Amino acid sequence: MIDLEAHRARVLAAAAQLPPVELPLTDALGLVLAEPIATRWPVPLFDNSAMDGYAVRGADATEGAVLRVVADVPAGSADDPDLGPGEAARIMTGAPVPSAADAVVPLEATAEGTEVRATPPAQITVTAEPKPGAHIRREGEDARAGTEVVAAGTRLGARDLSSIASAGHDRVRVVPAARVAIISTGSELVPPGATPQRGQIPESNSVLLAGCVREAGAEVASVHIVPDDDDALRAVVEGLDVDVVILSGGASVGSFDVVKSVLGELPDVRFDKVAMQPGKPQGFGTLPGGALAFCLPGNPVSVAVSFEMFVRPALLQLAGVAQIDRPRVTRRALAAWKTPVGRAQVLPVVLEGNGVRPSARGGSGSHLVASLGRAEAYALIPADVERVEEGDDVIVMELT
Ligand SMILES: Nc1nc2c(c(=O)[nH]1)N[C@H]1C(S)=C(S)[C@@H](COP(=O)(O)OP(=O)(O)OC[C@H]3O[C@@H](n4cnc5c(N)ncnc54)[C@H](O)[C@@H]3O)O[C@H]1N2
Ligand code: MOO
Repeated sequence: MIDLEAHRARVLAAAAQLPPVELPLTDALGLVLAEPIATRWPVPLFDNSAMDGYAVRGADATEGAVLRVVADVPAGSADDPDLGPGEAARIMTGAPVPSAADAVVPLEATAEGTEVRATPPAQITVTAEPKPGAHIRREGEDARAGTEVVAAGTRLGARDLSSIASAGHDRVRVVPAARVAIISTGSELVPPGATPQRGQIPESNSVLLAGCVREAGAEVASVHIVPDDDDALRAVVEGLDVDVVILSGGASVGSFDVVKSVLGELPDVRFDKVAMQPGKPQGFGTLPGGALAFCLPGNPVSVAVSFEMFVRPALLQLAGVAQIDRPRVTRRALAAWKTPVGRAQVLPVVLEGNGVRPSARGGSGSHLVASLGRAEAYALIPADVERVEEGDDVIVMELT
């Protein structure tokens, strides 16, 4: 038996970040930026109006002043009309402020008000004097030209993409998402909607894994359901062109454990007993083409837990994400439960206030798939603990 941390360390040592690629900005959501982005120009690009109103020379725009409207500057206009004493230009939000103006009087601060007009009035009466610079958004006040707006290593969210677009870039260098193949093995498996005959069960691991892979930001390249037949599995594995393969089932010591028999032949794949529950039988290694192969035990809760402890951190590391672990917090156990001696337990739990309780009534069985959907977190119980008592503090990894 090896311990959970040793297996995890072996996995992470093999999961090197994928080489960066250049992608259109619109395809980069959720990916990690490989090089910093600097703005090509100041943001805002030019002094512009924050309000629909009138650009004025502040000295003229005292309360009650009547100003002649000599120009009209909508957003997108390249005009820079000259303003003489007593003159104003109608201006819309986002339009460049004329060089001669030093304040904007909003429509609401004129006697003419907010009535919609196709053309500006000939003159306006100012009802509230603007402060110097009022309602002018200054060139470069958010970022000067050349300033870094998004740092390398950032996992790009929608707001980052908008900063990059405004900085004048439509392509970015990012670490691509890992492409993942999912293989479920087992002659007992039938499609989820089919009515199982005696001995058969609905296939759920590929559904679970595809969801977990996508939730981790990686790409599901293909899904294969393979019977317990060495040649069939070998043919599927040899036909893959992906970064990661996740297999489930057939990893133990049974007579039909195809994954162990087919991948166990490979020089760089190793099968271990890991001191954890669930998830004891684990295979991991590199396929001849370079893809990482995870051979997870078939029980659905074992698959979920193994994904969380080994596959997810590896997928995040491949994708260049710095923070590969979920936050861990201490919570109170609201019930007692047994834990296996000498194996770290990863128990699906539900959250209740500041406490947790096992999500399955049956406790920690790796086959308790119906209640897996209720789990909101995993309680991580060290190998030397034999029993969790009600009221004990436990370390919890929240899944949301
Ligand atoms: N003699 C021993 N038997 C077992 C040991 C052991 O140490 N000695 N370990 C047990 C543990 S722990 C686990 S975990 C399982 C792992 O077995 P396998 O990886 O070989 O998985 P299977 O036998 O193929 O399946 C186990 C279980 O899960 C169901 N299953 C499999 N695939 C799916 C799927 N895609 N969707 C839904 N359910 C699936 C399968 O029907 C079995 O019930 O071995 C123990 N045995
Ligand atoms: O390790 Mo198995 O996953 O206990 O059920």
